[in-house]
Amino acid sequence: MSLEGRTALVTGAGSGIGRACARRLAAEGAHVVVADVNAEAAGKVAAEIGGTPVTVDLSDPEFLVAWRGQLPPSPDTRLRADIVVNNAGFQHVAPIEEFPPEIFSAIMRVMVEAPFLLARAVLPGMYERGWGRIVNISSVHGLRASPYKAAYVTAKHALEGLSKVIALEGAAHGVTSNCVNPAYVRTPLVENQIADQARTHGIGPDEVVEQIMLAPAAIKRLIEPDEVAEMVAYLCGPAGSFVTGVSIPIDGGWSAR
Ligand SMILES: NC(=O)c1ccc[n+]([C@@H]2O[C@H](COP(=O)([O-])OP(=O)(O)OC[C@H]3O[C@@H](n4cnc5c(N)ncnc54)[C@H](O)[C@@H]3O)[C@@H](O)[C@H]2O)c1
Repeated sequence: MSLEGRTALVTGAGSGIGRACARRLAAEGAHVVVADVNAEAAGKVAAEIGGTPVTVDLSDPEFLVAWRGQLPPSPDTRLRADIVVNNAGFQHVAPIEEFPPEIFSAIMRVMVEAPFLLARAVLPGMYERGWGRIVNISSVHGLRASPYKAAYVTAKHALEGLSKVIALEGAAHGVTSNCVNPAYVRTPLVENQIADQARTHGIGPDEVVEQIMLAPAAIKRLIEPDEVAEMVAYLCGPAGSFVTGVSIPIDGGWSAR
C-alpha cells in the first residue's frame, strides 16, 4: 500500500487502460478520482474501487470548472491531486487531405491541452507538498509515426514534449513526469480499430491483429491493460522516485527495430 493517503486523478478511467490504472492505484491505497466523459462508466469504476466519479468532457476548455463542482468540498479551492494520469484519448484514421480539422482540434484538446491545463491546476499544490507524480499515457506513436493518424501522432509527440518540460520544472519540487508508451493494448479502442481495419481490408479480425497490428512487434501478442497499469504504479511508487523525463515503451520490442 505504497500510495496510502495520496489522491490520484485518472482521466478516461471508465474504460481500458484508464480503468486498469484506477484499479491498480486504488489497490496501492490511493483515493482515485475517476474522470470520464461517460458518466455511467465513471460511476461503475468509482463504485468498484471506492473512488470519486467525475463526469467531464476534456475537449471543453472549461472542463476544470465542471470538475471542481463535482469534487467533495475542500478548504483549498484548487484542484488537489498528488498523482495525475493523463490517459483519456481517442483517434481518427484518415489521410491528411481528408482529415476533418474539427476532429484534429478535438484530439489536440483532449490529448494535449487538457494535460497542460491539469498540470497548471495541480502543480502549485504538488510543489507546496513537495511530492507529485504525472504519468502520461502516450503510445509508440509518441515516438514514431504511422500514416493516416495525423492528429493522434501529433498529439502524442506533443504530450512527450510537455511531459519533459514538467519533469524539468518539477524536479526541484519532488514532482516527476514520465510517459508510458504502449503498442496495441486489448481495449475497446483497439477492438474498434480491429473491426474498422477488417472492413477496410476485407479480412477477418484475427488476420488484422496478426498481419497488421503485430507486424512491427517482436513479441506477437496484444498487451493487457493491467501490464500498462503496473508500469504506472511503478512510476508512482517509491521505486520510481528517481525516474523522470523519460518515455517507457511497453511494446513487445516494436521500438527496438
Ligand atoms: N489501446 C491501445 O492499444 C493504446 C496503445 C497506446 C496508447 N493508448 C492510449 O491509452 C489511452 C487510453 O486508451 P484505451 O485503449 O484504454 O481507450 P478506451 O477507448 O478503452 O478508453 C478511453 C476512455 O477515455 C474516455 N474519453 C474519451 N474522450 C474523452 C473526453 N473528451 N473527456 C473525457 N474522457 C474521454 C472514454 O470515454 C473512455 O472511457 C489513450 O490515450 C490511448 O491513446 C492506447
